[in-house]
Amino acid sequence: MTNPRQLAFIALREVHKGAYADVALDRVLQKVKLPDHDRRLMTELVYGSVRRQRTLDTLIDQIATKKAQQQPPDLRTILHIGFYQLRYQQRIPASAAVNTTVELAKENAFSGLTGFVNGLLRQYLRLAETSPDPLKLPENPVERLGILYSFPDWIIEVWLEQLGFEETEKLCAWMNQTPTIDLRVNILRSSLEEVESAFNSAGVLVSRIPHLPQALRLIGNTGGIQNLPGFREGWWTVQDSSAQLVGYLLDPKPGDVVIDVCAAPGGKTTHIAELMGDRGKVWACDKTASRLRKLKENAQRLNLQSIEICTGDSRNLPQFYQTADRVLLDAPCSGLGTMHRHADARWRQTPESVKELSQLQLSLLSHISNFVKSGGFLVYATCTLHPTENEEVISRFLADYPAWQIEPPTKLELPYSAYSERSGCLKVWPHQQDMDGFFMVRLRKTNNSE
Ligand SMILES: C[S@@+](CC[C@H](N)C(=O)[O-])C[C@H]1O[C@@H](n2cnc3c(N)ncnc32)[C@H](O)[C@@H]1O
Repeated sequence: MTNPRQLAFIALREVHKGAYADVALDRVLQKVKLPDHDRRLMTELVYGSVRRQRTLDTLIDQIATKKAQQQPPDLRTILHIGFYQLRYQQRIPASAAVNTTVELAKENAFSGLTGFVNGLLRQYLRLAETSPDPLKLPENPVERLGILYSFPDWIIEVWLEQLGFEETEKLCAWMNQTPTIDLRVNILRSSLEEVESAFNSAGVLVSRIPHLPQALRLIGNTGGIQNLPGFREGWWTVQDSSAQLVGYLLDPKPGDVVIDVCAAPGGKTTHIAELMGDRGKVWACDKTASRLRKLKENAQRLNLQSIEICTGDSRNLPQFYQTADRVLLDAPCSGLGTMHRHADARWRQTPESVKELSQLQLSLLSHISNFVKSGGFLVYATCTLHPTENEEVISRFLADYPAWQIEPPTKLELPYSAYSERSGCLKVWPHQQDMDGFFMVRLRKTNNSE
């Protein structure tokens, strides 16, 4: 079977039963051979319907007599696919969106409800002719943004508190975009110019990123990453620009001993080894063996020799006490800064999961701070934009461990001026910097501490 809408329906059905959107999508795609444009349409329908779930449910609530949650689950999924195309896929003619959705209903045991499906979608189109938006929005700013941009209220509240209405709206819109792909050039194997020129010759467009000396952003549809020039030769690796900032903030030197305590799949470990000229030792520790296998593959492809792997809970590594010049804790987090990359992340996290994560983060930080020698540095980073996992973890740590202090980036470290906060922490807001959301802070252990 090769109908991309039916395949999207099959994948979405799995997502609604609890599967991760990317896993469900891959599982279906592996079983079929689709032309590129059908594969793109299917991907768009799956990720789009998951991302826009709250908006699509609200449309069903407002137009049908029965609420979305009361519809049979498969019918709700079919309506999501139909409304998603009508509302967000302007290049698909409305008649095609309606007819194919009616077909989906027919093919999936809802032959008796094709009139209902047709009527609902056509009612949306009729409303769209007479009002700028058929979706009715409440006045309350939290629900208004939550319904319009399809986020749970609690995420909107966290952002409104930090940013106010206008900026939060920009951030919401940014998070609903298709993500871009950035590369980090391996300066030990190639150069920015060499990679740019190889890409130009292959007709692949890239742009540079201000202040980031190793970064290139892919422009447009480039096809499979592994087929791009220089991949096999280890000239570059995929890493978002904001994640590249973390390596510079850690600022490792050739010959250093560095411990990356949550290292897999190795985006930052390999950057650290590159910045050290592959001289010294980078310990890559992680509790997830399968992710560490990816790290090993990456390090081999990039031809880096200074990385050594260590599997297990990083809170239980007494052999590392007082041994490191620098330690990186790129902590497990709720990922609120990278929700554009994970369509279902906004529905998976909750205020409770954020609280649990913050306890794990503080516990990791307290343990691994022992790895740093006197006078050494530690960088704490997350890809979330929740103060409970960022500023609050740091202030609780500093209150418990007076030997530590924040070491703000120096004036010479140019890229940071744009992101630096008065506290010395760095926060990348995606809608302002056009890169993943990130939090990072450098901490120094003073010489007189034990
Ligand atoms: C944000 S990811 C790290 C990404 C990685 N630094 C990179 O740049 O590619 C967080 C990692 O923490 C690991 N992790 C979670 N709890 C851990 C623990 N107690 N000890 C070691 N690793 C842990 C997870 O397996 C996951 O790979």
